Amino acid sequence: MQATTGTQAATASFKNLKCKECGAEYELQASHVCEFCFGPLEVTYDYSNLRNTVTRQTIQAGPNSIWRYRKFLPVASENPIDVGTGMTPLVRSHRLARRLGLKKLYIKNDAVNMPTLSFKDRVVSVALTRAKELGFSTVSCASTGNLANSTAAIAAHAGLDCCVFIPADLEAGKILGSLIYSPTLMAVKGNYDQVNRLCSEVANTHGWGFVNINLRPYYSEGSKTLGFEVAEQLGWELPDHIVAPLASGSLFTKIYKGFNEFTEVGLVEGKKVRFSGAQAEGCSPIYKAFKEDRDFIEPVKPNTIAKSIAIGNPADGIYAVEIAKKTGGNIEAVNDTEIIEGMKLLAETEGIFTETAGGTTIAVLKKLVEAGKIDPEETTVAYITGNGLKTQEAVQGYIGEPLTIEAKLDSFETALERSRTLERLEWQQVLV
Ligand SMILES: Cc1ncc(COP(=O)(O)O)c(C=O)c1O
Ligand SMILES: N[C@@H](CCOP(=O)(O)O)C(=O)O
Repeated sequence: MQATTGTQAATASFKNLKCKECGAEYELQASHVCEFCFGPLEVTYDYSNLRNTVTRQTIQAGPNSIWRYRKFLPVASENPIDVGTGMTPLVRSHRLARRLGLKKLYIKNDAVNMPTLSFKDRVVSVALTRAKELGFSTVSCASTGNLANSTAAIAAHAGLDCCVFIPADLEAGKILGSLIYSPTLMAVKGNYDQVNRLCSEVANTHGWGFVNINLRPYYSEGSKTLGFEVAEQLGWELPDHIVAPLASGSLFTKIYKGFNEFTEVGLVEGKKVRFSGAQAEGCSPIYKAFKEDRDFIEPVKPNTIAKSIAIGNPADGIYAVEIAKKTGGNIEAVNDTEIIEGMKLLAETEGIFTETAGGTTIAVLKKLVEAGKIDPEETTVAYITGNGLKTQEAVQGYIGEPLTIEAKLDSFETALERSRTLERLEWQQVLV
């Protein structure tokens, strides 16, 4: 069941929905496309109200979750759904930074986000809070895995009915990571873009709240918190350069919006942050538009191990291209082998096990540094958006085997000596 507009608390600062293309304005309803030009709708805010009511101190006195930034988010409720999402570690990297030749590298680690170990917990916490305000009792999504996990988990917590759609060939960890919460899970024989098209039809025939379709303007705002947190964790300063993965491009554009909003209301000093994006070669329509200096995206058919970011027809792709260009950033793509090496590199140097999307980010970071496109002096933040335990298939066969031994000391000593000899031989091969 759905009401058309939500109530708005006196303290809320969000105003209306506005078309990003033609500027037409709409009420705060469940809708994502402009009736006049089919452009995407975005939430607007009263920044003068925010400037007068939000300070660094009021934020710091708030909860240790994304909801410390509630006034910058499109929810009216003073008691939003809070499952501890956000305020993930911003890790100062030393070993990876040294390997890459960077002086000030940070890892924003959403591989440990709550409750389902990806940045999607942010957007879903916002979307489901808004879904309740708008009167929906059933929530849904089209997903490449992580979004389904978050929607199923947070819907369970909030007592909402849930039906999620994924491509049938996803990793086992992503499928199990939804099923455990007992949603209706539709595994569609097709790729994400086909799943998304089906969901748009279902959204028209069922009165459900699809977090990334009719609730998309609210949902996508949750990613701004990845910008807010980095600014706060850097001591209320913006970084010089960020590198983030791109699928639909929404995450990238909302980190940008987050930095701009903090600047607009005076919480940080404004500066130009360079935005660089990472794609898998097997699904790189945004990278291609950037390289070919096009103002349109040519959809592709995905074929990559980085399934979470395998979106062939990205809704916000062209806005991501614009941001990379106007900030002096870049968009790069890496192949599946480089993605696996990126996952291993982050694990071996920083102790962070990321999924394939994070492997893509690290591999692109490395490529950009090697090409001289990231200055070693820049304060750089790499966004790690998901957890490696969900995409174990990607690294199987690339990370060695355990040494199986008898429960006897001499068995241990023999195995240890053999492994050290093997290590020496491998090093000799590297040196030849
Ligand atoms: C782990 C992970 N990282 C990054 C992304 C990319 O986000 P967006 O579609 O907003 O570009 C996704 C999903 O799309 C994801 O699941
Ligand atoms: N990658 C997402 C699916 C697409 O979400 P969107 O925000 O790009 O519409 C997932 O994790 O399922």
